[in-house]
Amino acid sequence: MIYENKQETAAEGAVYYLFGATGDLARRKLFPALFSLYKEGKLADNFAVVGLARRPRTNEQFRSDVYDSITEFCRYKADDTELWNRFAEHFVYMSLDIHNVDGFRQLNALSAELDAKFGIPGNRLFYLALAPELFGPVSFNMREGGLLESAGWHRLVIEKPFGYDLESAKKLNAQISQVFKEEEIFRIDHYLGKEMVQNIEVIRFANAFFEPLWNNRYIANVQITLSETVGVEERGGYYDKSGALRDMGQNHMLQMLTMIAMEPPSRLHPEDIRDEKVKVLRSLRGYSSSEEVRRNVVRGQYAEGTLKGKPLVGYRQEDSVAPDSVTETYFAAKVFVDNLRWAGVPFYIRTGKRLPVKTTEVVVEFKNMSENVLFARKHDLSPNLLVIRVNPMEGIYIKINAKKPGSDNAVQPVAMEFCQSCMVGINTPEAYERLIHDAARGDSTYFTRWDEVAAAWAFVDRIAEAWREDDSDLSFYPAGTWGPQKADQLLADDGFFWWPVNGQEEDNVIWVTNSSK
Ligand SMILES: NC(=O)C1=CN([C@@H]2O[C@H](COP(=O)(O)OP(=O)(O)OC[C@H]3O[C@@H](n4cnc5c(N)ncnc54)[C@H](OP(=O)(O)O)[C@@H]3O)[C@@H](O)[C@H]2O)C=CC1
Ligand SMILES: O=C1O[C@H](COP(=O)(O)O)[C@@H](O)[C@H](O)[C@H]1O
Repeated sequence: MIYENKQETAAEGAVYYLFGATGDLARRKLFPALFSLYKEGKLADNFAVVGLARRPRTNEQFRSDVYDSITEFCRYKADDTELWNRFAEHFVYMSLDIHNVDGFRQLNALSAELDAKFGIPGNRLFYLALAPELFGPVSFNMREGGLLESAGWHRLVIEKPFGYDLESAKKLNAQISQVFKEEEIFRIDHYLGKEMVQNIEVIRFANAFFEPLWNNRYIANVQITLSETVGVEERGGYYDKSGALRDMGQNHMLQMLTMIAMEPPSRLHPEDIRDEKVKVLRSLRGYSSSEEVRRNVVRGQYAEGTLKGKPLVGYRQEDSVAPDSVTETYFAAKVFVDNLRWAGVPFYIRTGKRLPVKTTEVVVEFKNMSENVLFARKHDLSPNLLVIRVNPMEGIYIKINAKKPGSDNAVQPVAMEFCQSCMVGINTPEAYERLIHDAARGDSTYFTRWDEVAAAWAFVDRIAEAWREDDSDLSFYPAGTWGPQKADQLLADDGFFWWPVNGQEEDNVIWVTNSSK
């Protein structure tokens, strides 16, 4: 959704402080995003990037790291030497331990030099690609070091996870709120930067086809799948304490659910949109007992298996994972949004690592027309579907029923497809490009506000609490399969099934069925 009256303009000149500049996120996502923005003219020429981490680096070494990252991960290549040199000139590195306040004073002095050199009006964007326990200390030291005294605006961009539960998130928020105002805090959920997630609002609110049907009268269920083929890889230290529920559920999955379920905002303004999203999060029906959690939420952990012929170890055999870990690498849940629009409509959400395909999809399954005397009783009608493909394929398709050519009146399901990522000339911006650009323009639409984060934790905490009491419901699924069978049962109990997602084996695709209620 485009913020009302907002132009796709270049961001105002600013110093970008990249804390964690030697880390994985900076290398894989942030440097490439900055280069793409620069190449597309979305960064004004008066900017500077200061890379910050403890490791020593010269400016030259740092620029060389940035170059390597762009070569490996950016959708544009840095093969135009003149452009690259102009871009690289804006990058400097300073070795800094975030606990050392004197280092921040030196950083402040460096910032004044950069302002003068590049004509930057004192604007400061602090990007914390750091472990969350450092967010509080780094914010205090920015203030102590004088970095917030410059003439322009000051914005803090922070990465997920925002806390471990509601209590820790509140503490974290209290710390950063002593230094920054809510409107200066940009909490990243990179799924909100994905083109097709942003497209959900347009598809819903700009089409006469959908909005009138977008309620419990016509929709049977909604399915949200975020499946990954990757395992935990080298992130075991973090992931083993987090698990799928906190890593993907509390943030990306619930954020996508809010985009599907929210009421139309009164204006396309960040606060109006976020007001509607938080209402959805507050309407999530909390599970009232541990028993109810077990009935509605399935968790699993991948065991040894094979994916595309490649043998894979189980989660417990991964480096930096406890050999008796009960951390879930998969979860599926049945969720209800208790409001007038959605009463009685189940939202099934699932995510997992080491599943057969990498895909993010939303399937909206419409109710069958029970009063349809012409076709429903004579033919095995398939429900209409609207499928929003988020990644890696981007697009939408609609499944409708049509006459089978050559038959008397036989009905068959057919798909109408719009594949955005197949269109020649479309080079979709990466989520991080969009989000850095938005933060630099002060647009917080696609960042999570504190009340959203808190409401999401409140919902997730109930599940985590039940899981802590007893882990006997943890199932093990072979790597390369679709997770625990109990997740299928979750839908089967309601007369539904998971619709095959993009890339799933053709053999499994069930097109003509009437197993839905
Ligand atoms: N990697 C990813 O794909 C994603 C990461 N995130 C989040 O982003 C954040 C960063 O993740 P990631 O890049 O993977 O982590 P890494 O462990 O790869 O990087 C951490 C960075 O922090 C720096 N650092 C650590 N301690 C200090 C300190 N005391 N003072 C200054 N710098 C310090 C390290 O540099 P040095 O050792 O040189 O000091 C390093 O640059 C985390 O919150 C993570 O959850 C979120 C989504 C995806
Ligand atoms: O935030 C995270 O997201 C990635 C998946 O992101 P995607 O854009 O590749 O779909 C996930 O692998 C990671 O565990 C999680 O921290």
